[in-house]
Amino acid sequence: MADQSGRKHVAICGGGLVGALNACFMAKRGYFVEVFEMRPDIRSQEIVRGRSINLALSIRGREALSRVGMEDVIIQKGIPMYARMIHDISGTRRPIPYGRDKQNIMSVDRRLLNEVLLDAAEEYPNVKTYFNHKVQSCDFETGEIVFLKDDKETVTRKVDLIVGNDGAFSAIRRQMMKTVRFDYQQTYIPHGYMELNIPPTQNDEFAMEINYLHIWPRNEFMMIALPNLDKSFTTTLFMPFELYDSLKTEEQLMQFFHDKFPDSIPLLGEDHLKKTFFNSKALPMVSIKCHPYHVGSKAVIMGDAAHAMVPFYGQGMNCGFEDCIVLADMLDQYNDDFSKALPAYTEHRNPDAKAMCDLAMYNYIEMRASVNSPLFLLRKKLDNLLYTLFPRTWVPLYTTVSFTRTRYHQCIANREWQDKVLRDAGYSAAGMAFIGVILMLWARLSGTQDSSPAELISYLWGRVSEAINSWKS
Ligand SMILES: Cc1cc2nc3c(=O)[nH]c(=O)nc-3n(C[C@H](O)[C@H](O)[C@H](O)COP(=O)(O)OP(=O)(O)OC[C@H]3O[C@@H](n4cnc5c(N)ncnc54)[C@H](O)[C@@H]3O)c2cc1C
Ligand SMILES: COc1ccc2c(c1)CN(c1nc(C(=O)N(C)c3cc(Cl)c(F)cc3C(=O)O)c(Cl)s1)C2
Repeated sequence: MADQSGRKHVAICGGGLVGALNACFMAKRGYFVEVFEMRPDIRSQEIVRGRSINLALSIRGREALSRVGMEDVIIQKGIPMYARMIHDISGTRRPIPYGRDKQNIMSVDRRLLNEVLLDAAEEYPNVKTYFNHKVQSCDFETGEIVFLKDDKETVTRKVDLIVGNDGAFSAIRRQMMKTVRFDYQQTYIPHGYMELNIPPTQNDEFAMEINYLHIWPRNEFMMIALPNLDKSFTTTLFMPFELYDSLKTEEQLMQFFHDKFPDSIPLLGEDHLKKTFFNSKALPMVSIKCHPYHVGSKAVIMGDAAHAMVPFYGQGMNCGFEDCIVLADMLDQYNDDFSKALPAYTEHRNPDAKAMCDLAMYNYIEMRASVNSPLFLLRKKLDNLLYTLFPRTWVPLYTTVSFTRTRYHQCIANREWQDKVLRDAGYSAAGMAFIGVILMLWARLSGTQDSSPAELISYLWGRVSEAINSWKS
């Protein structure tokens, strides 16, 4: 509960990316913040070379980092990606820029990001962090939480606000499900992901073009690679679990990569590919949507705990970071009155987070179905042409999602408007074509086919006027 000085006491459950950033947001408000993380302190863990995992940080996440003065320090530790580099099956590479004037997304190391944010949180005198503390139970009436330590001892706290930043399998969300009328939906997709690594070359250079998000799109499966500061690329393979299972021998694996990702073999290295593939398990990807995000004035969930999404937009962390901005804005608006700010947070954020989960799932389906199809590429080209012609009116979907802070549900509304315009344009183009065909046929029949279009139209207008006058008389 509020301590002697009347400061609000907040427990942040989960010291991952969102929990660590949220601790900075809450500390800046003057709360007494305690962060409880079930795992050991990652800063004391040994760094295993070639095992780095990276993430795409875009404007939404950067704005949240900026609000707590952490954007610059993180950006310095990242690599800008100005374009996608599409690797086709023949090994040909084709860049597709993210936008004009050097628009980019940042490749940042997940562990480094988490460590820097934990360090930043601990800089605040009103923040304390605890590791090896796992949420065991909590009571949303009293604000009581029980943590189990790795020595099997329990620690209890009674706080003003319980914040669930404990990820996709959140214990705080689980307790919410038992407490209030809680809508919950989770979907596992049939694809799994496996992380591989493209090391630097023999003379310690990047093995591929540096400032690109490398993609090997193969419809049913794909690979994606983001650069690291150590000149390696963290490469993620996305495939159906049954396809992983079907590759039982090294020969089968190598044949598959020869057929589908031939140019990646010398980059990954045959031994690394075999060793990693047969010593790792493909991991599942889940999409979770739920409502509400709060209970009374005592608890709120954010980040993957509230809206885990498939990674096919690179927005999960960016969305969770943006959650911190939205909650802070609500606390500002309601002068830190949790009984008002929390319901307002759910009302504002829930439609946007659900929209982002849907967009990511939609992109997963689209990437599988059509990334190489002419229609898909035509739409991309049309989008970019119209964006060039009408930059304030026609903003492509991925641009609104990854390069603006347009509310996610509004991104979908914009896209639906664009689809309607193109559909209507398609119809009217078809209509115009139909009229043109009729005109040409009429011209041929009336012997005027060798006149100019202008003469043809004035001739036909004359016939139409006669027809209207005779109809009137
Ligand atoms: C393959 C892949 C690629 C991705 N790429 C991107 C990308 O490019 N860009 C992007 O924005 N997002 C990306 N994401 C999504 C991103 O990783 C997540 O959205 C982000 O990590 C969510 O952060 P979080 O803090 O909410 O949850 P987590 O990062 O899962 O952190 C939750 C923390 O809570 C702790 N915890 C769990 N249970 C308890 C408990 N009971 N008690 C105490 N602590 C607990 C965990 O140990 C963990 O430290 C990707 C995800 C995947 C799977
Ligand atoms: C670490 O693991 C991962 C896994 C997946 C992603 C990322 C990191 C980062 N991701 C980004 N996606 C976009 C995007 O808007 N779209 C539509 C794309 C979606 C897909 Cl699936 C793709 F392959 C390219 C683009 C693209 O446009 O480049 C960004 Cl912008 S960044 C996806």
